[in-house]
Amino acid sequence: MSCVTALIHQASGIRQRGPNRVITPTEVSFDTLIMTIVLTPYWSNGVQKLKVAHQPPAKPKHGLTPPTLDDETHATRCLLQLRSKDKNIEKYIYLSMLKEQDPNMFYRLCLRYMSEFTPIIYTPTVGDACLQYSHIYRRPEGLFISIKDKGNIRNVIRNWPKLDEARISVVTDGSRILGLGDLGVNGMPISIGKLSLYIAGAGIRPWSTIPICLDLGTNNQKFLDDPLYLGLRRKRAAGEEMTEFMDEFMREMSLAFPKLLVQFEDFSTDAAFLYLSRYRHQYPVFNDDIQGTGAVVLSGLINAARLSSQASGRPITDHRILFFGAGSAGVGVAMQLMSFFTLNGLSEEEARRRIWLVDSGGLVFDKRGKLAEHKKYFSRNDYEGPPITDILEIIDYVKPTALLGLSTISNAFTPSVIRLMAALNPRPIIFPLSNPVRLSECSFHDAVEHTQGTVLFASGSPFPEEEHEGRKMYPGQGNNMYIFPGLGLGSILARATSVTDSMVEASSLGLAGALTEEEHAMGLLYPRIERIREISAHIAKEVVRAAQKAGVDRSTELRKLSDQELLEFVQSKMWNP
Ligand SMILES: O=C([O-])CC(=O)C(=O)O
Ligand SMILES: [Mg+2]
Repeated sequence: MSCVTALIHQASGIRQRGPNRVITPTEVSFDTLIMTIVLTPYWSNGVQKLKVAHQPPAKPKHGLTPPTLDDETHATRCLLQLRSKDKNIEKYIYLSMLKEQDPNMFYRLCLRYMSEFTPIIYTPTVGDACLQYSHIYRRPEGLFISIKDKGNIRNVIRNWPKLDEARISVVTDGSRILGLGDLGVNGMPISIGKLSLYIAGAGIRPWSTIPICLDLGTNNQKFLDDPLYLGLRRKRAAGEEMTEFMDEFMREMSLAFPKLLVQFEDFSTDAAFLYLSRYRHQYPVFNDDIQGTGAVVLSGLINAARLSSQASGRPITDHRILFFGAGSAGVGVAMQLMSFFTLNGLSEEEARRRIWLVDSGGLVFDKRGKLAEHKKYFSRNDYEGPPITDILEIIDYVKPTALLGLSTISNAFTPSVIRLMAALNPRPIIFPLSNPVRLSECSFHDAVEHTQGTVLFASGSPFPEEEHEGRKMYPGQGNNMYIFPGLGLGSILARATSVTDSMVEASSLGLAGALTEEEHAMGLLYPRIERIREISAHIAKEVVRAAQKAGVDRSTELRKLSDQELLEFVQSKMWNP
């Protein structure tokens, strides 16, 4: 049993489903996919509904468009319209409308200007879009299932217009959106944003995606008091009530969409662990915050540790990793990082000893008292002293080579913290991973300045490049957006019955190995995001292979393909705008 599995205790009575019938991964030919779904909102009896057109949009008749409208110039026009807006939220709204009215143009621009678009359609602006969702709402997008639908979820799901096309759904309950807390039904834009990246980054067909927000109520009083709030005005369902709802939801999803992969997103920590362990051997499902973030950080750490060890002369297995933050993302990453050490020859126990957790009570250790279940595995039994809460004292005690922030405490890595890391290490690894930008534990600028440019840096949200003593320095973005598109695509193409730890690890190693010579020379920890399609194809190929090794693939005919053929197959399945 791997460490991830060991930590996530299996829900009792759930058996692993073996490979069963063989089905070609995508049964709809590429040509037929030229047809476009147009989600057209219309009003009837005061209720907004979705209408789906299956035909390609008719070419407008002569005279119905301006005389010299051509695609290329129009792309420039759209880009200029976007750039003319000074507020990011305005840009978000503009792009959301563009996506609805002209999806091809939206995705074409998205791919062409990836590093300009991702901070708008995704982190950090998507965080603002969530905060303001009930105010900026314009049109329905995605599927809403509320706790009031319990007992009737089947019928709600079956209202989704394209039942047979669905391949991937991002599902949130809005209980912990990025680092912003419980946003209730305002969490929908996070599901939408992730799926836009699936489409742009992995070429999943737009009409195969379902953004879902489960409205279980909210404990956000500000929202409950807001007359414009779009969700149920009740406190969040929890415990039994939530689990019954989730069981019904997952069962009905698998019945309605037999080829669908579910990505859980931004559930509060306990729920994230609970439902991942409950369903992961029964349905194809993964948790982006636990496994996706874990995989992306493992990948960045592999590349950072190599550079750090080159500078210090310390063996790779000597790294000491301190986690500041022990929620779902923190512990998820810690579990994934176990394989950093085990792949380098350490035993599970030795690997566990190289990781320290810090939560709101300070250093996590056995003698401190009662601990949340998910923290126990990493709790230290070799520390006997009084609780230590001061981060400088903790660093002084642990002497970490890598400091990872998943705390959502903005600027927790003060100049003194950064300087101490630099004093301990010739090339300190500092990853402030909290999202969005304003919750980051430190900025790239501070990290560069207070380490005299020696830092090996990755953050969850994007930061601008820095110059240090005439040298350009590039921040890594250790965001799960590098992982989930390829992990999802690979799982879908393999028609995996479940997403195994080995598939997640394969996605991580695939990403770590994707750096080009030029990117290595630039000192990058992650490939440039412009290469996302190439990276996703490579990751997907690795994930398919891992699924085959684990025996969870149903597209068994892919086993016969050589690596090159498999890569070409993956690429041939990508939708192009
Ligand atoms: O959405 C992102 O940018 C990364 C992520 O999953 C999170 O912070 O919850
Ligand atoms: Mg997330």
